[in-house]
Amino acid sequence: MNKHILISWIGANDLKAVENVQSEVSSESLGPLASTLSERVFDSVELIYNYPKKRVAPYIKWLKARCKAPITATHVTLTSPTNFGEIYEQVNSRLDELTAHKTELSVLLSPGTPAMQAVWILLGKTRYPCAFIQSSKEQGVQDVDIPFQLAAEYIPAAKQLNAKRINKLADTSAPLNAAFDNIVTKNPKMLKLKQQAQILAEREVPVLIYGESGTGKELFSRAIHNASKRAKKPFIPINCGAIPADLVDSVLFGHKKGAFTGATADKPGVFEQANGGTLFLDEFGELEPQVQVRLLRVLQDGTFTPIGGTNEQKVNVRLVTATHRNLMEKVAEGSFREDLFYRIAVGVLHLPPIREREGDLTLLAKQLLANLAEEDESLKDKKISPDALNIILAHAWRGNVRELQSTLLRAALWCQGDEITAADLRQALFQMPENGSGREGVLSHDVSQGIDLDELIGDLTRHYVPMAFDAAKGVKKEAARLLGLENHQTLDNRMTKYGITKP
Ligand SMILES: Nc1ncnc2c1ncn2[C@@H]1O[C@H](COP(=O)(O)OP(=O)(O)OP(=O)(O)O)[C@@H](O)[C@H]1O
Repeated sequence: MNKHILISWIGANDLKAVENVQSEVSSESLGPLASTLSERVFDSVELIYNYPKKRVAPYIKWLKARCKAPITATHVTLTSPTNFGEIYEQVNSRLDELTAHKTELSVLLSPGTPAMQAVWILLGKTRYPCAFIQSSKEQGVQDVDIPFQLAAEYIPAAKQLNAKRINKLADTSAPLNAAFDNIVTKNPKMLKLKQQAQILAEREVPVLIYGESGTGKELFSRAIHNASKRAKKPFIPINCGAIPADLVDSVLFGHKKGAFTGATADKPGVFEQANGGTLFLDEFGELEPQVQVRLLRVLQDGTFTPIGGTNEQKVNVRLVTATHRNLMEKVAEGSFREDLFYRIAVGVLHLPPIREREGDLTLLAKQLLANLAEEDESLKDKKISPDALNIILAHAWRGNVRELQSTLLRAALWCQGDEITAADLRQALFQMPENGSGREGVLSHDVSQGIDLDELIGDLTRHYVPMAFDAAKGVKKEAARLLGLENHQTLDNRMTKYGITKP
């Protein structure tokens, strides 16, 4: 049989009880501790106190005389009886010692400060499971039912490295791992995100990256992998939104030969391929609820069974997920599992769209052009003209870095000399109606999902104003006329409103 131990602080009401008895003021209350020991039997009693030893000694003597079980009382020093950190350390080390042997623990909550009670509940509901008792003059000695499971229900959420905590950690200006070098930025928000990503990389926690298309979610994910202990193991990226619904299980978990028509050989899934390394699941918010259940299982115990297989496989995979959707909203509307959300959203990074990265456009454009030149010798002398750069600065870049990259590539390919001119760039931009910069894009939005009319008008204005200036050879009055505007002041107003600088 396990030894049944009662553990408690000695509180002011306990000491008062014996002091009152001695001064014959009142013998009404024994205090919570003595009351509990007079009603319940324990194999031993462990007490902790922070009052002066001299004051507590008579109480312990009195208590020992009233109680058959052996009593151990340990004096601890606290700078204050409400100092959570010190209380936690003391209680944690006492409980650690006591639970080294097989024991059944009961904690008497009543003596001590609210901080002491909070620490009992925290530790007793998580690391050192125990029973709770309370004792009061009015209610007598009672078992306390604390009907929630801290460990199961709250710890996954508490484990989240919330933005504030990551921010605090990222305030240290630790040098960045070279893995982050190819994320080009000088924007303070992005620089901070690189620091945060490095902190997450060093820890083995799952990371969730939010961001619009082309904001660098995969780039960050790779950098996190390369800066982690798993760098030498595989990095497997997969776009969940692009997998046909009937193939999702097979892609994720693999299949055995003959599992379905067309399964002519065993095929490993991405979890198996990423074993030991990192799996990057892009567009994670697109997965159906039944797939979410199966994913939860892999995340909980690292096991899965390939389709058509009979044996469970175990893998060790670090998960990085990404989405452009608001998963919290999906959780609230019931289309994304809350338990899965808390599993994947431990370290969370929000990548801003390029329009919010002040100072980055020029830097990125030059870097992206240099990258293109590395891949294609013939582009190595291409430069961006100041006029073309102005167009870059004025454009909305809805497709973010990816759109900038492909526009530059087209402009570089079409440009005749070494300088990419404003006309080259405009032509390159004009080729992309589907991104919202052209007529079809502007007219093809799903208004039932909500649109930003002013933003769309801004896109059109940013698109046509530089062209009008070009056609008008830089004469503002003429440009205004070509645009059908009343006069050059109206054009000025529009340019200010939509952040267009004079080309
Ligand atoms: N800060 C950056 N510095 C340099 N290159 C970048 C940066 N951000 C993105 N890129 C480049 O832009 C392209 C798109 O980035 P990436 O694929 O990481 O975006 P994404 O958010 O994963 O997009 P999607 O969700 O559409 O897949 C890549 O070629 C990437 O290398």
